[in-house]
Amino acid sequence: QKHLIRLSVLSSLSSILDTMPGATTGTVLISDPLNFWGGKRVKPMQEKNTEPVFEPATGKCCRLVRYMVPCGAEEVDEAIKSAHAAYLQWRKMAGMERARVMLEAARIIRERREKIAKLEVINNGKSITEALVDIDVAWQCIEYYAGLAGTLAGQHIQLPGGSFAYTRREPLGVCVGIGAWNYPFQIASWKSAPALACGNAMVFKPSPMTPVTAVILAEIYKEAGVPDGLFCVVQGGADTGTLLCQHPKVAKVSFTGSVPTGKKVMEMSAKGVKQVTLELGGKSPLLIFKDCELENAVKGALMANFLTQGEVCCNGTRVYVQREIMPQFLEKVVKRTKAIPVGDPLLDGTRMGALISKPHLEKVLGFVSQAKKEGAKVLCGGEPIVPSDPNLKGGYFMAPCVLDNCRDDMTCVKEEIFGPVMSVLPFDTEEEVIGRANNTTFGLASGVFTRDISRAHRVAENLEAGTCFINNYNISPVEVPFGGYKMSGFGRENGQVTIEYYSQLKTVVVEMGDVDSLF
Ligand SMILES: NC(=O)c1ccc[n+]([C@@H]2O[C@H](COP(=O)([O-])OP(=O)(O)OC[C@H]3O[C@@H](n4cnc5c(N)ncnc54)[C@H](O)[C@@H]3O)[C@@H](O)[C@H]2O)c1
Ligand SMILES: C[N+](C)(C)CCCC=O
Repeated sequence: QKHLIRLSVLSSLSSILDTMPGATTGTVLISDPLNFWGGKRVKPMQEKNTEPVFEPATGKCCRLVRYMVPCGAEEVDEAIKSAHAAYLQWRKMAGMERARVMLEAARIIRERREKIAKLEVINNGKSITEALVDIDVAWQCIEYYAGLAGTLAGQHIQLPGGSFAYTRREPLGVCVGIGAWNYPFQIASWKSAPALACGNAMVFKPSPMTPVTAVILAEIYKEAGVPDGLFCVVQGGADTGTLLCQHPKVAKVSFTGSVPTGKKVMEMSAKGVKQVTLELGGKSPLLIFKDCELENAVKGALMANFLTQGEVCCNGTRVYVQREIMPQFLEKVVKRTKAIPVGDPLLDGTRMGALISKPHLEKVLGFVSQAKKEGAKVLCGGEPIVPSDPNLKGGYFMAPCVLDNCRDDMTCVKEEIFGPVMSVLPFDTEEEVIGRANNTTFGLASGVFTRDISRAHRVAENLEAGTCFINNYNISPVEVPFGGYKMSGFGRENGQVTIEYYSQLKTVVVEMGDVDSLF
C-alpha cells in the first residue's frame, strides 16, 4: 500500500503510521520538500548530487523520503538571509516574549511526541522506546531555555564621580547548527533552544542520512509563533556544511559529529573568526571497582554501551573491571546482553533497533573481526542478525557484543566504534586504572561504580573528561552541561552555562562628569 502525503499534515501522517502493525508494512512518501526557510518549505533549486535515504530497519529506500537533495550556495545564502531578517525582529523582543513562544513550541512537541518519535525511528532505526525519550528530552530542553530567556541580564558597575558602566547580554546573530545522525531531533533542539532563548536565529543542517525530523521542528517553531526564518533547515552533506561555515553572515557554528569533521569546521570558522562549539566523538572509560553494587554496575555497563545501537558519542565503551570481580561481572553482563530484544524498532518490546547504514554496520562488524585477530575473545554477539520478519531481512541489525581479553593497545579499545561493542579490561589499582583511562586523545565522558564515596569523588576529579557519571551512566538531564575535554571538543550544550556560548557581553560606559582629557 502506498500513500502519498504531505508531511506537514502530521495528523494524517500519524493516522497512516498508526494503521501500520509493524515497521515494514506500507509506504509513506513525503512529497513536500525538506528545506525550510522564510517560514515555509522550499523546493531544491535543482535536483543535483542527490543522495538516497535508506530505512535502517528494512535496508530499503526510506519509506518517508527517497532522496536527500543538497542545497547549493544560492540556497544557503537565501536561508541565511531569511534567518538574519528574522534575527533583527527576534532580538528586539523581551526574553519573556521569546519564552512564551518557546514554551508553546515545547507544548506542541509534547503533544505530538508519538508521531515525531515514529518518524525518527523510521529514519534512524533506533527503538521507539528510546525515540520517545529523545523527543521528551527535546521539548524539555526548549522548555528549560524558555525559562532562562527571561533571566538574561547584565551587570551594573559603579565608577568614580557617579559615573557607571553596565553590561548588556546580547545575541550573536545567525548561528549555524550542524548535526549528526544518531539523535536527529534532539540535536536540533539542543542547539536551537539556547540559541533562540538568547535572541539568535539558527540555520540547521541535519545529517544527510536523517533529513526528516529537523524540518518538523522548524514547522513547530513557526506554528508556535517565531518570526519567519528564525529557524531554517538546509539539507545537504559536507559541501553544504562548508558553505554554511564559510558564510560571512554567520556568527557562530555549533557542530556535532566526528573529530575529523570537527577539525575542518574549526579551521573554517577560524578563518572567519566565528565562535564555535564542537561536540565530537569519544572512547569513554567506565571504571567498576570491586566494592560496587554489582547488579547496578552491570546495568550501568549496558546503559553505557547499548543505547541507540551503541551509536552514542559519550558511551563508556572501555569497561575497566577490578580483577577480583571480573568473573561475576562477565557472567552477568553477558546474560543481560544476550537477552536484549533486537528487531523491529517500531515494536514496544524492542530494545535495540538497526544500525544507521549498511557501510556503518560493516565497519562495526569489521572492528569485531579486527578485535578477534588482535586476541580479544567474543563472549556474545558481534554478528549480523537477520530477523524472521521477511520485511526486515535487509535491515542493518547486529547482536550486541561483549569482548573479553582486551588490552589497552587493541584497536577496539583505542578507536571509537560507534556500534554495540563493549570492550572489557581488568585492572588492579585505582592509580593504575586512572592512568589507563586517561591515556586517550578523547575526553567526552567517564563513569565510576563504587560504594566508597571518597573514591568516587577522587576518581571523578582525576578523570580527564567533560562528564563523570557516579554509579550510573548516560544520564543527561537538560539542566546539566554536556560536552568534552581534549579532542572530544569544547563548549557545552545544556545547562545554564550554554547561555555563555550563544551570547556576548556589551559593556556600556557612562560618564556623568566632564571629560578629563590628557590632550
Ligand atoms: N559529542 C556529541 O555531542 C556528539 C553527539 C552525537 C554524535 N557525535 C559524534 O558524531 C560522529 C558520528 O556522526 P556523523 O557520522 O554524522 O559525523 P560526521 O562528522 O561525518 O558528520 C556530522 C555532520 O557534519 C556534516 N559535515 C561533513 N563534512 C563537513 C564539512 N566539511 N563541513 C561541514 N559539515 C560537514 C555532515 O553532513 C553531518 O551533518 C561520532 O564521532 C560521534 O561520536 C558527537
Ligand atoms: C542523551 N545521551 C544518551 C546522553 C546522548 C547524547 C548525545 C550523544 O550522542
